Amino acid sequence: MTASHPVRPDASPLLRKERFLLPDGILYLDGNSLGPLPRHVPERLDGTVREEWGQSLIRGWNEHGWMDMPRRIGDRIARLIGADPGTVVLGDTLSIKVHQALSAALEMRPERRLILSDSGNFPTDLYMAEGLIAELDRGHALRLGAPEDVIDRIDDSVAAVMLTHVDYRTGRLHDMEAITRAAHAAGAVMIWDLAHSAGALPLDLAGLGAEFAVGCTYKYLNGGPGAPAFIQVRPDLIDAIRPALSGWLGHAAPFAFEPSYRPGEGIERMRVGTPPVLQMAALDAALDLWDDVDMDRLRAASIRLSERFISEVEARCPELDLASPRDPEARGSQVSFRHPEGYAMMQALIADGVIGDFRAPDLMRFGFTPLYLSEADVVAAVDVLERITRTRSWDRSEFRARARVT
Ligand SMILES: Cc1ncc(COP(=O)(O)O)c(C=O)c1O
Ligand SMILES: Nc1c(O)cccc1C(=O)C[C@H](N)C(=O)O
Repeated sequence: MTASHPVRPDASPLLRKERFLLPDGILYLDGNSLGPLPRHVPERLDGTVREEWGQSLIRGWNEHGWMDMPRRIGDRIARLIGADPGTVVLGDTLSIKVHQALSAALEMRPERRLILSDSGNFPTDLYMAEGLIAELDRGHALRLGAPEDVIDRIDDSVAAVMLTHVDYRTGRLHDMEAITRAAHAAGAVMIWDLAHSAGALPLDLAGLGAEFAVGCTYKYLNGGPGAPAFIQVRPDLIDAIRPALSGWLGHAAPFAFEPSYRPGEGIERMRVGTPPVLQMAALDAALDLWDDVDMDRLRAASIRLSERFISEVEARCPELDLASPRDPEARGSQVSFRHPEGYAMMQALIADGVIGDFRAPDLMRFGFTPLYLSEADVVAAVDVLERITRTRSWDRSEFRARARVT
């Protein structure tokens, strides 16, 4: 697409749009929710299906290293989140990984009863906490603060602080270092959900010292719908924690088929059951795109894109209000604008080939992903947004009808 407003030439070595299979005529600003398909993934997946599964059958577990995928791919993710090798394992959904981290955290602080989170956290994290509290039935409680003052609510009654680093609605960033320090000073365990951070900005989990981090791989990392989640555990704790979800593949000797559980050595103990080999294969292939990505440069490019987006939208669509922090250092890799008719506007945008998404009650959300979005794309997306808002083409019953789930 061509943009109507001047743009710098896209010389970014990070930009590799040709390596994605993006539909023609689409500007994709929703890679913060579901990353697009890397071009080489279908062929790799086809090989896994036809050659590995088709030909090797059950032998595939040994011949193709299927059983090691959760740990091996975990090491690839570790590099991207600044964690040590051997501290990350893949599997299950992020909701399950939240449960694992939280249950281990509560067991580490048996004398305390409070889980602290914030009211902007993604619902599943809060629901999983509620479910665990009910399951334990030992008088735990979930305390929610406003995102801005969660740090002031940390005290020595808190067992675990559980937060999502980048707010899924506004993109607001928590100060990871300050909050982790405060949690530790109060004797609490720190859990970070990196759903909107992994592949979006540089992280230094090894330096941070938080006990647990969890995240998903279907957003910025392009692992595909339903791609497995990850959990990272601080190295000194890995062999000390007790996995509450004590599945056989987290056992010390799964193929000894012992009648009683013994936790595996190392991060393997955070595995639960059979790895989803096809999803793992898709993710493994997708991660090839990340091998040479410098996360600091990625962050700089993401800020350039999102700053350009904000200044274009504010100049050309004055009826939209910025709902994300204005300071780029206080934002993740997404930007939200507020409008009472944001839902209909987003449907009109999507109908015109610009895909973002909507979060109730009034947020239009856009993700910035420098591997396949250029500054020209961002300006072209605003061209469409400007036309839609100027002509009020969104003001139609088909766009107002709330039929979509994402
Ligand atoms: C912060 C956060 N946690 C968890 C999830 C979802 O977890 P799951 O992969 O289990 O659906 C999402 C998004 O879906 C999210 O944004
Ligand atoms: N995980 C999702 C899904 O299975 C279907 C639709 C959307 C999602 C999402 O990832 C939502 C996302 N976490 C959000 O930030 O809103």
